[in-house]
Amino acid sequence: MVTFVDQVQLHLQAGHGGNGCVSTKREKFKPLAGPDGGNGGHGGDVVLVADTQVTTLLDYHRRPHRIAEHGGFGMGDNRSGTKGADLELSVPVGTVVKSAEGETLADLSDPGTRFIAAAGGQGGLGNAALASAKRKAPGFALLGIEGWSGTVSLELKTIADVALVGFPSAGKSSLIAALSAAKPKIADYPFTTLHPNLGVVQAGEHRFTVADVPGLIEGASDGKGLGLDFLRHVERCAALLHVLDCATLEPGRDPLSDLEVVKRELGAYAVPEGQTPLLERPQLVALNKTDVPEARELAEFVRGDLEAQGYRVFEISAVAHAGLRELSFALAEIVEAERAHRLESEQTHERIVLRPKAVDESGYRVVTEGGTYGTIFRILGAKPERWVAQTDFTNDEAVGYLADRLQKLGVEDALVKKGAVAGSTVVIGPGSGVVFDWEPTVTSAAEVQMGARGSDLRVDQNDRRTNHERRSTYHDRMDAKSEAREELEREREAGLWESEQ
Ligand SMILES: Nc1nc2c(ncn2[C@@H]2O[C@H](COP(=O)(O)OP(=O)(O)OP(=O)(O)O)[C@@H](O)[C@H]2O)c(=O)[nH]1
Ligand SMILES: [Mg+2]
Repeated sequence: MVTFVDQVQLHLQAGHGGNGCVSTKREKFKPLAGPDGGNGGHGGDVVLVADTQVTTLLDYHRRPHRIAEHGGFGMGDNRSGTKGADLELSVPVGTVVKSAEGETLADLSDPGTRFIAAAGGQGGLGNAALASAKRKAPGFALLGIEGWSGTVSLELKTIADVALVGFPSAGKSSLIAALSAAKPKIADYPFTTLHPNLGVVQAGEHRFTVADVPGLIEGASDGKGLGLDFLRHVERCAALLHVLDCATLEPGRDPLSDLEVVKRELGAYAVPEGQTPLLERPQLVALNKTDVPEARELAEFVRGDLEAQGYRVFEISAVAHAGLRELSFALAEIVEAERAHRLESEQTHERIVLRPKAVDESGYRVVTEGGTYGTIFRILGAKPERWVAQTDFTNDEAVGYLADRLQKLGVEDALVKKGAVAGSTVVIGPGSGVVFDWEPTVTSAAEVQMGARGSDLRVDQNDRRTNHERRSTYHDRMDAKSEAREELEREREAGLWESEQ
């Protein structure tokens, strides 16, 4: 049986950002005329677009792996890399996007809505862009960032253009079987249909989908019978076809009162905000079982009343396949009108672009972890992690630039506060990340010397020399030299060395 909810896992890879370029401009009499390495291009996004022309997720069942284009590398002579093209994937209107963990990321219920499911990686800056007054000719460039890759799931709740509604045993399943290739279970007892069935109907040039849903009884909008389930499925169909049983022998039932009951239930059902109430959607009436003589009479009898209520009425027999052609063309007509209407509102409405939840760019935190070889200080945050990804660790200048950036962000002070000392193991990013032996720069060295609050370096001996220590021994040595020089001066002045001159 075709189930109503269609689901597929999509494996996405957004484009990687291109690397920035290191290049030096060369002119005839000026061999080193400044940096001119261009920036890398950004990687392309994978974008899901809600498209009224698409009705199933079948395409993604067949090809679940999708990759957007990578950004081009920067080049010399200030040439930027090309931006990777976005990959647009059309999905049916009503598709719900969920993360691998099952969290809802986006509900593409409005035609034309775009959702960036996988964001492309940022291109790296070239050395021209990294030049500054202080750093006139950078010998490094930033690497491009990898594009997002991962799995999202798509769920489609509505695929049907038309929902068949009516009492149990009115012949809805029989009708969908007669109109399409669907093979639902058909039987002579109420609630034969427990799950909706879908059928594709071809009427001349037109093609549309019909959903056969469980029968509806009085009180369905309160949850009686299979009520709410049923109504939830109707919720996403554009048009309704009332299937009325003209051959029922149950006391107190006839096509007109059946329709009243069904309409009451439809009217009592609250659709989600922004959606058309069920009874305001286009509706047709089919009077079924007209192969039974009494039913045919009854149908002719109530027809006028229904038309007076404004319905287009079709007398049909699902079993005898009578009146079906006319009915299917009439359905095609309202489906087409509905699609055209949606397309129009799609064009007049501003495109909504949904973005993945913004990561907190500003923040970072330092956490400590106990390891076999002592405490590990882990720096987590979007910015520092991206900076690490941009760094070419084979290039000392690039590593120095990273250190500068981290320091400006205040990472050093945060490390000191957490109790890091020179030589502590510092990891940036989750997992094995990038590991450093921390060497504090001079600004925070005074604090490092004193140690973090609550610790005493005289007790917690750390035999690694800090930069500051190195520096102070250096200064000591320099001081010793200058002292010696001064002494020499003094001695000279005292005339001790005069004999040599
Ligand atoms: N004579 C006659 N019987 C029909 C016709 N359409 C359906 N039936 C019979 O009516 C009974 C119920 O048909 P279904 O198609 O299962 O009805 P349903 O509306 O899907 O019922 P639920 O799934 O319970 O809501 C079956 O025994 C069918 O054979 C018809 O056009 N003529
Ligand atoms: Mg049925």
